[in-house]
Amino acid sequence: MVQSSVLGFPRIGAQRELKKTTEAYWSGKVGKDELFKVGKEIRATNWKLQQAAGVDVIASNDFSYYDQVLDLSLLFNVIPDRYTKYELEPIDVLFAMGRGLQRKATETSKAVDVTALEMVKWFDSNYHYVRPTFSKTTQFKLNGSKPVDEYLEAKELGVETRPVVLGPVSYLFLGKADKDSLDLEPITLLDQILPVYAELLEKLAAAGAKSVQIDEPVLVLDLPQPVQAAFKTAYEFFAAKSGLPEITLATYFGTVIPNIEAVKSAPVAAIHVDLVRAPEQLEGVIAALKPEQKLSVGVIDGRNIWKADAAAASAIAQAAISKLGADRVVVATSSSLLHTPVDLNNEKKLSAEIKDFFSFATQKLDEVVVVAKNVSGEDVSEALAANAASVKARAESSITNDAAVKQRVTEITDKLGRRASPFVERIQEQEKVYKLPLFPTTTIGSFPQTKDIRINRNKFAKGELSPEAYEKFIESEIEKVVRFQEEIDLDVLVHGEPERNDMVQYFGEQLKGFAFTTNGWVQSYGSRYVRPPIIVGDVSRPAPMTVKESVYAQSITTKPMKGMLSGPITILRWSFPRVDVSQKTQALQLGLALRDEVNDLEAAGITVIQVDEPALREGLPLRDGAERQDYYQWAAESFRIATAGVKNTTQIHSHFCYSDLDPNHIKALDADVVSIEFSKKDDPNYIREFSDYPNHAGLGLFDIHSPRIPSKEEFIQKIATILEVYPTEKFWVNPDCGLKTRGWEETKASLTNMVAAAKYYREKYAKKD
Ligand code: MET
Ligand SMILES: [Zn+2]
Repeated sequence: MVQSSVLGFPRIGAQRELKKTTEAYWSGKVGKDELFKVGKEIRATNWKLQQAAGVDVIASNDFSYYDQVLDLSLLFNVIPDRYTKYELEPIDVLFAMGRGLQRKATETSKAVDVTALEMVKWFDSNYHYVRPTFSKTTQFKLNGSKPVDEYLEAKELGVETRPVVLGPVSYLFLGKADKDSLDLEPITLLDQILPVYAELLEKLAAAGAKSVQIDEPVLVLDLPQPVQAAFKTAYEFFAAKSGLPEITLATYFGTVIPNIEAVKSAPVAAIHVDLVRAPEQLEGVIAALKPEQKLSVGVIDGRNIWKADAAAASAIAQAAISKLGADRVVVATSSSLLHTPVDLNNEKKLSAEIKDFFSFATQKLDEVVVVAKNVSGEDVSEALAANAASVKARAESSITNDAAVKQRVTEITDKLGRRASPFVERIQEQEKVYKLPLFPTTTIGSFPQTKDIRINRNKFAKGELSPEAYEKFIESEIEKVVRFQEEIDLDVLVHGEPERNDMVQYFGEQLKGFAFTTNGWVQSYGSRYVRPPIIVGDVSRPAPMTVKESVYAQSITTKPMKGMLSGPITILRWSFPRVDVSQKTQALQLGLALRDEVNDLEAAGITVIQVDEPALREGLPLRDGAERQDYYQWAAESFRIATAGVKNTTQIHSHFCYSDLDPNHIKALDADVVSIEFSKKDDPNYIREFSDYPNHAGLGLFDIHSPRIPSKEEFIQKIATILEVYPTEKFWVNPDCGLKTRGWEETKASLTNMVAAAKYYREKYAKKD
């Protein structure tokens, strides 16, 4: 009997229970007990669901109140000193590291003021993890028992689980050195961290766990030699201990072949590979297995929502079985299902035709089980026939094809993606038009999405508010934001994006070729979830999407108003893309659709236009090579197609955040001004890299994920650090990212202080000349 296995299940709850309760906890509306109770309920529901679906290997410790990597930092005591001095409860240390904490003193507790750790993209996904931050004083020790507790919790419910934990090599490699220890290479901490991992594994074994899933996703990256060598050290260390649970070494999101020696050197019971993303690795991985090792074949996509082709998935599993035998093969999801929405059955508005294309996490459980049964020789013919019919219907559907869009893509020329003049000329013309001061100030686009905004948007969606009344409401919100920005004297204004539920969904809903869900939430970071639209067909823009709001905003101020758009790569990456045409084709179609919008904005008098590309870096293929070069080319081309149709005096901005971006990733976009999340990077080398960036740039000066308010002096200090290496004439002043998740109070205070700091420098440099 071939076993079925699920590497992890979404932890947000079918009705976003986790978000509701964590946010209530943060705002003091509910206590720890309630938070823990909801967490426990979600875990129980998920385990039971998988058990009922007949999944053989079910993960535990895939749950997290914020982020699973952060959980590990707390568990291993990788907690920078600044978080420990307040005597906070562990859960509050966790949240403080994840999102910062600023709290006034009360009778029973001291004042707290601490920034969050850096948050970065998890591989090429839109999930973000909190980066482990090591210093020379880091003392690894077991600081809790979450994986053990959750294993026992499941057991008590009658569910035997396989605890999952991020492996030591990945954990170290994905971390970084703290400011005080910049010459520290995290991987050199391996010998110190291994005994603590072993202790955890021993405790899991003592609790009864027969096997564990240790994730080493960095095996799909280009690894420096010491990191490759670390696998042998780490897994031999575990193998030398007796009585530990069996280890399944899991990789995902790519091929392990370039690191196959590292895989081979690990004496583990089983290897898991992602055969959705990299089916070509199967043969090489099989050849590398030792006779007693099992192979977990990831054939059900953990990253996308298309119904699996059960016959094709079975064929892959069958290929493995024919070489290894049925008892050495496990049929699995390609990765954790964290990246997919919870349950398609919650979708009431999708047409039956479209709904039949999809499979969310809950449905994927059945897919894994059906494939495992199929290759075990069980009769699942009914399920297979239904699946084959769905797959065929999708391939033949008229929803996917639009001849006019296809034609337009073939007509793309080089010229279409080139602005009339080079940047050096454009910027001179722009300076004459906008006459901005030194250290111009701006924001990234969104302002607080208040409860009021959400209520009104929902009412409008339900038809309880007329379009006219809703438009009035949005205009009043825009006016509020504009007046506020004028009041604090920002230079380039935004309208605040109150009409947008999400920066990608909003566009997806207005573009042709998209389907969208009502409950298809996926965790992006912490309590922030997104509802990715689904690209189901050729993409075009039937009508202007943002012109009305921008024009209104510009009409009530004399300051420049930025038009705000999400870029082609970001829309592509933060949607579930099609799998029947290339991502390049989808990006070019989006570029053309956005070009229509950019040109319409310009024609309507909006001449500063920001096209956000926060997902640009995340789309970069994980390994160096031809595919990556190709991506640079088409990603930049689709952005330029969107933005190059404007006059020299129209200033194109772009924005990037929460990724390991370097200027080389964005030069070819040729935006006039870029803003980049920076406040937690704290790395002078990073600033240095940006000093050579030819166009203008603002390195983000404060963390928008944290309610904490930096003082004017803090801003002055931050700017001073940047100015040590960064030239004044290219310097923009802005936050890390949009302010939609913040409250008004902290937004006002932070921006006021930021503008004050910009003015301080304006004066300082004005006096100099
Ligand atoms: C994740 S990037 C966000 C950019 C967008 N314009 C905003 O301010 O919300
Ligand atoms: Zn951003």
